[in-house]
Amino acid sequence: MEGAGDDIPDGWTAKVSRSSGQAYYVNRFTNESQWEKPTKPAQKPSSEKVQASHLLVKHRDSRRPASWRNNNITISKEEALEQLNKYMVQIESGERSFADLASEVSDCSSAKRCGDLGPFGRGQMQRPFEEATFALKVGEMSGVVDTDSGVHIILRTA
Ligand SMILES: O=C(N[C@H](Cc1nc2ccccc2[nH]1)C(=O)O)c1cc2ccccc2s1
Repeated sequence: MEGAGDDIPDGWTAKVSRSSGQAYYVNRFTNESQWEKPTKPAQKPSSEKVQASHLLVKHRDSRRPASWRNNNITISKEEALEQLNKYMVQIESGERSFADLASEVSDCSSAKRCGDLGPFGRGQMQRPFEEATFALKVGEMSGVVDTDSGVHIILRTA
């Protein structure tokens, strides 16, 4: 008779719930538990780090519609996108540098560091921002990236 502990993939521990008597499984790397019997080995979270700078334009639906440059942001998301597209053209044409423009207009406090966020790993930044950054090559600039904070362009720097 197959029990909870029989042939479970590497990296998982089988336990039995004291309250329900049901078997459950704990990922030894993340300590996350699940009811479903795992079918593949638990993955060690990647420790890969990236570094990026970004230029953020907040709008009235942003999670915190305020910033160092504007204590009450009321522009619509459409207006924010128009501004961001204008900035992208200025950077891509060479008219402005990313660092210079982010310092001047980004609604993130990282504007004080030319938009630099420092190194970060997976699980630290809002998911759309993380996925976009990890998908960039070093030196590459993203298109528009949408998060709860507003709309961003990202420059991967390491
Ligand atoms: O979350 C921050 N700032 C928020 C805006 C914001 N939201 C973000 C979402 C993803 C990545 C960067 C983001 N910056 C704010 O100022 O309202 C951070 C500021 C700084 C400054 C230096 C280094 C990291 C960070 S992360």
